[in-house]
Amino acid sequence: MAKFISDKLENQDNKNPVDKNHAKELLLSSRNRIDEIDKNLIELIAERNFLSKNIIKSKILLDMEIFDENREKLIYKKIEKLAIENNLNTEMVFKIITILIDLNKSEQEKFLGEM
Ligand SMILES: O=C(O)C(=O)C[C@]1(C(=O)O)C=C[C@@H](O)C=C1
Repeated sequence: MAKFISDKLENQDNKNPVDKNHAKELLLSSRNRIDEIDKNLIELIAERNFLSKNIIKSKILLDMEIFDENREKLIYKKIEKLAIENNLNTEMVFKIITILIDLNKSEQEKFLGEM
């Protein structure tokens, strides 16, 4: 049993097209799968973002700042481990996570401004 998704994908999905027709089919099916993945990613980003409302409401009651250095350090540590396990470029993945965290923080700021 493959331990990581990257190992599993390497065994199952690494196809070598043998002729032009096969190459065209493979390009099309890969692009279709990318479209599905992008849709899933957007839905997950929206869900992550939506949680900012619960977080800011809790932080107001708990008298906490929007920026939480320790939590962010922990997130980057976990993400680094996951990136390495999945053979992903850690620096690139960090950039994505930074954008997601910035998005969440700006949503929290927006909510605070509307109160
Ligand atoms: O966990 C929190 O306290 C959040 O506000 C969420 C979040 C994040 O996007 O993951 C955003 C800002 C904080 O600095 C840390 C983490």
